[in-house]
Amino acid sequence: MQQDQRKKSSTEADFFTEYGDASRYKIQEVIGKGSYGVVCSAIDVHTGEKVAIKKIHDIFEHISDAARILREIKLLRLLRHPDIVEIKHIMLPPSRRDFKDIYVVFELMESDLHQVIKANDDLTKEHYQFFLYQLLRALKYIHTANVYHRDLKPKNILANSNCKLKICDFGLARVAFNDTPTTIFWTDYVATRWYRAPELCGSFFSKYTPAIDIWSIGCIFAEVLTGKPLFPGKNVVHQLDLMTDLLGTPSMDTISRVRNDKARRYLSSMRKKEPILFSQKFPSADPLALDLLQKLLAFDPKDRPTAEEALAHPYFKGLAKVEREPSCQPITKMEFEFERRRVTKEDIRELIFREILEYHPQLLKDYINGTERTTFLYPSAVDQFRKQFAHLEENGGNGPVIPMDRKHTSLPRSTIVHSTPIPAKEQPRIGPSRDKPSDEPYSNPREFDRFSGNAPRTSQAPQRVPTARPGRVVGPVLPYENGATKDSYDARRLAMNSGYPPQQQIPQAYGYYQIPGKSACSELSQAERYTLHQQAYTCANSATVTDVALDMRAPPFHLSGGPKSDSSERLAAETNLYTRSLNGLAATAAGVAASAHRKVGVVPYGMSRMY
Ligand SMILES: Nc1ncnc2c1ncn2[C@@H]1O[C@H](COP(=O)(O)OP(=O)(O)OP(=O)(O)O)[C@@H](O)[C@H]1O
Repeated sequence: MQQDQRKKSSTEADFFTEYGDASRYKIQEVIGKGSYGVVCSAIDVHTGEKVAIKKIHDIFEHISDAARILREIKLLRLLRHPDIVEIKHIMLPPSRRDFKDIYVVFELMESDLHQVIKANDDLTKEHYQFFLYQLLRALKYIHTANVYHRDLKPKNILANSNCKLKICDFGLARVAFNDTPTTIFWTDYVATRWYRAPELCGSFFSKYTPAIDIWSIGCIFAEVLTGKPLFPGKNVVHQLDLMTDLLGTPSMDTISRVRNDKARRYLSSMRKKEPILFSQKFPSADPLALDLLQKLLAFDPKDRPTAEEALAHPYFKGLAKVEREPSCQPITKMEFEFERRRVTKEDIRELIFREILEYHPQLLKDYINGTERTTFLYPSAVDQFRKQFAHLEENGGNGPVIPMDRKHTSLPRSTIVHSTPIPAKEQPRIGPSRDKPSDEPYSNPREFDRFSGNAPRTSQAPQRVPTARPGRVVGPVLPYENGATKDSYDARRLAMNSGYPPQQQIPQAYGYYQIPGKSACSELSQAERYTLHQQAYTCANSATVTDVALDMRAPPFHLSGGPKSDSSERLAAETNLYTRSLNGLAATAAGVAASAHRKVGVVPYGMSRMY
């Protein structure tokens, strides 16, 4: 009896510890809005780390949204890599049975690649190389897990001013399994057109292959090189026109493999176009970069390299190291079993709840043992969060936050068309496509073009309002509790958020690099910056000096509190050396981008304690 009592109180203690959640995060300011919700920066008072908390509201309003959210949180739990954004925590909802919103805690990033590209016109060859390296390294990891992102674009790549990139937004991603048919009907596939591979232009029948992501990376890399989108098609016909303007008309052999009749006919009837030399299109780019770019942008998916092959390209000589480019264990079928059957809202709710419990180990144990309380209404941290977010949404910016429209898609059906032998490189997938359309910077991607004989199964989705307001600079970010929580990026943040327009904010020659004997924000000569870069680059490539270099250079790279392997940490640390080596070169402009990226005003100091 006494023992029972003890057991009960210890369970209760554990249980209420879970609600330490509420006071653990001090919310600071709204930093972004998407169609799924609002993102705020916050401080994790346990660790002192800055985090981004995304409120995803009304997740069960439409079952395809709920499935998308489940897919994303699952994938981000399973794909742990320094070049992929990390979920640190998910708040426990107040009730297992009727929760509607979830709060996901991410590592905080300063900006995204879209903003970085817009704000920087002086990126160097080292930046180009390092950006592409990180993207391919992430892709190698993702693809070896048998996951295809399917919506890679600059906005889905978060960036820090130290040049660190991290892929995010796995809402359209798919896991492929070897036992499944190769060809699927991409009815709901609506990834951003500009980055969409030619085999998906106009055709909803396509093999599900990693080459689709490789194409997107090629487009993104070209955009990094020139500052402009490579193929900004207004519709899929225009998209194909732009592609063929650069790459020339594909060979008859390639055209014959295009599945969509009308697209095939369009391509074969197109006037013959000669390819433009990449050295002409990108005159100042490194020839090796262009050689790789041309391969990434092969019209025929079978001619594109895998991420692993691309990493072995001579362009990365001196930077690439197989030990730093890990693969991932393929994701088990069990994890995505829900994609292969009809599920109800309640099924998805239970699966999301189960996923949330991964961040609450004691409750997960109880859940697995069947000892958790199913009907209990938790004293929830979420309630507090809801009020704080609501307050910020109303008062944090210029007027109330109007959530962007979600573009719901219909529920998936079994739309597998047929099965053919599967080449090793082209992993298939099973099951229906159940995507929610993704956005595109300036136009509605949800098109059923004149190639497609398919009527849309859903109504035309409302157009998403672009979120970014270039050049907008927000007020100063106030430190949490008189600086009690030391932000390792303080100096930068002050400079970035000085309240002046971006051009006046920090002259380009300022870097954030901390060098002995100089202030963090010291003005560096071109030569000094180059030297710094060279030093750190050497460090990054020399296993023997890694620790010394790390000791010398603050701030450290923050890794997950979650279950990351040693090798993953080492990988991050090594990468960090290199990213910091580029820091002084790009930080200013990336900082401007970060400021521009923050849309609304600042939360008054101590705000989070108002509730
Ligand atoms: N970890 C993070 N750190 C900093 N900013 C972030 C982070 N995650 C998201 N953001 C920013 O918040 C905004 C909205 O986030 P996100 O795009 O993930 O929301 P969403 O609702 O999924 O959007 P979408 O409508 O594009 O699907 C974006 O501008 C993004 O850059």
